[in-house]
Amino acid sequence: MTDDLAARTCTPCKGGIPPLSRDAIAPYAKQVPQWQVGEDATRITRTFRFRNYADAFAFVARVSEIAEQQGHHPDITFGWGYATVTLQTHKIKGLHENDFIMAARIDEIAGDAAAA
Ligand SMILES: C[C@H](O)[C@H](O)[C@H]1CNC2=NC(N)=NC(=O)C2=N1
Repeated sequence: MTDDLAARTCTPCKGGIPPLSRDAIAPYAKQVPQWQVGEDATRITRTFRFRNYADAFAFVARVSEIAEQQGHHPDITFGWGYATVTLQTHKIKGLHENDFIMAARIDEIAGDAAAA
């Protein structure tokens, strides 16, 4: 089941399992359509736009809180007016359901941030 990802909770990922295949990724990716699946299907990325640096920073802080709650941590690059969030499960060097749960949760708090 890939429904209602934002209501789900990340499960601990200990590694030792294969990353999601391209076929397995498809139904998850459909639910977070503003995220781009990387060419090698090992990560998803979305850029959010903001009015200024402070708003971008505040967004990064909120994402960090969710990451700590969920125990799953995105890589984030931010600057004036933007934050680019990349999700990958480092332990398996690829995508796990946790990455899509985080993406859906981040989308929920994005507010009026626009996709790039
Ligand atoms: C013990 C703890 O669950 C892990 O070390 C977590 C923490 N956050 C993580 N975040 C991401 N993105 N990938 C991981 O493999 C990962 N591992």
